[in-house]
Amino acid sequence: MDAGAVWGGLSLNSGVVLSLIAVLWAVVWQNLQQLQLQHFVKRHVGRHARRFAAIVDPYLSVTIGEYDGGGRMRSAEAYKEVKAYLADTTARDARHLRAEGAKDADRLELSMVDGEEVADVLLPEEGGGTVFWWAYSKAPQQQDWRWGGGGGEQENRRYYRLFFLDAHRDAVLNAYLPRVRREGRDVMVKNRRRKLSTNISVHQSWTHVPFEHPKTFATLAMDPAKKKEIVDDLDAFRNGKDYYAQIGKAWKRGYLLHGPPGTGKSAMVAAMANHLDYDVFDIELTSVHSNTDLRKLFIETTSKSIIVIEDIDCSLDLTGARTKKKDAEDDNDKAAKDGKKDTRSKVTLSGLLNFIDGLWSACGGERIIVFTTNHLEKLDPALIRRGRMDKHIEMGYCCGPAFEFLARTYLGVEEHELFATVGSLLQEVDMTPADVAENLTPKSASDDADSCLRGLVAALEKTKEDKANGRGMGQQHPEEQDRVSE
Ligand SMILES: Nc1ncnc2c1ncn2[C@@H]1O[C@H](COP(=O)(O)OP(=O)(O)OP(=O)(O)O)[C@@H](O)[C@H]1O
Ligand SMILES: [Mg+2]
Repeated sequence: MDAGAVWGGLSLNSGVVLSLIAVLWAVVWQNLQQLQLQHFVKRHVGRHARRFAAIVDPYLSVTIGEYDGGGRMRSAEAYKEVKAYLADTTARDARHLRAEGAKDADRLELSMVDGEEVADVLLPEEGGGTVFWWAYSKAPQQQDWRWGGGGGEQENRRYYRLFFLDAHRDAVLNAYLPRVRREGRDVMVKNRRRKLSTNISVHQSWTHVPFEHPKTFATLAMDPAKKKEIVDDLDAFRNGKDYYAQIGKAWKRGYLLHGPPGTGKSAMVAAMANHLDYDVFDIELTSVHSNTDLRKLFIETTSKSIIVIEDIDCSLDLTGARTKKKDAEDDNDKAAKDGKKDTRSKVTLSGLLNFIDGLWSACGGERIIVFTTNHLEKLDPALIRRGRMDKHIEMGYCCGPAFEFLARTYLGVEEHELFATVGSLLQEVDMTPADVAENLTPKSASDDADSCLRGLVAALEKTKEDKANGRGMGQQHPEEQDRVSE
């Protein structure tokens, strides 16, 4: 190999190496520059930009949106608290107001409409006197292109935004906003109109009306000792937040009310709600299409509420969920053959068990779940075992003390010569408190305690006679008669 070829090869190789070094250097230099530049921008330009922005607009802001987190599952407590806190100021200062019905039938609950603003001040102990303001707005939700969110339906997000000066940052974040929440909660408690919600809506969500049932424990006839036990149990539950946390149990309690029709199961639910001052969510299980929908409904329930499923044995094929599965499948096939859409609820026993004590059941806390049934024996033991349905309450036929209680409530009589007769008849025949109450209700202006009690004795004797003759129909709860005739 001649020297020229060697030198040629060398110079070619070193040329490649040199150009590689140059490229590498360029990349490193570029990155170094970028890093420094970013650093520089962060340290100097960013600060100046912020200062400039502060001169142009010296206000900082905190936004409190209507929904927690990213989803639309639960509305944020803070949002409701701010709304309640601002109600008075809004009524005084805002120009355009929105009004909703309030607890008191003659009053209205006021809030701002989109774009309105109201001013507020810090208390002296929070630094005092500075005026800053709250704005209410409704903004279309940002579309998140990263997650392919485009094309979806745009929904409006409502929020309150608080504007304040940087100098008050500490006071606002650490003293003012916590006070807003506290006072907001107090206003909410004061204005709370209890709700009776049900899931009749086609969208598998709740629709509600004001809860106005008059039944209380004071007007519920039952054995006084049993009544006291239930009231004490409810009070222990309501005050048991720390206890439930200590034993690591979700703050909820299940009650199973069982007994013949007309023995006061629904009345007991109303009395419980009135005693605890809770909302009622009445689930019509046959309208719930699937386990997922049941979970959605559950998540949308609020704390301090009683969730009721009435006549649980009729709502679902729970009892036979396992044994009658085959029959159900056959029915489905038949429906498919007939070209009919199967509209029955797809909620399963396991879905319901999950609803009661699955992971989701712990969200929110302070809930009572009540099942009512006329046929305890028909229910799957898994559904009603302690831990799920913690307290089983039997609602029975009317007994002597319950009758005397009803006589006091309905007729205002403490004692009467017929009390003993009624008492002994009630030991021989079964009559529901609903029927006793009906007999004790005056039907005309001429009816008094005497005539009502005589009517009751006559009704009891007729039931006794029917029983002796083997007819056994006796008095019947009118709703039950309807059910039978259906
Ligand atoms: N123990 C009771 N004390 C006072 N009133 C009662 C009692 N039990 C029933 N009633 C009255 O009787 C009527 C029917 O009672 P309720 O609807 O609570 O019965 P239920 O047990 O829920 O019946 P069902 O099983 O048919 O749903 C109501 O008007 C209720 O006020
Ligand atoms: Mg009922």
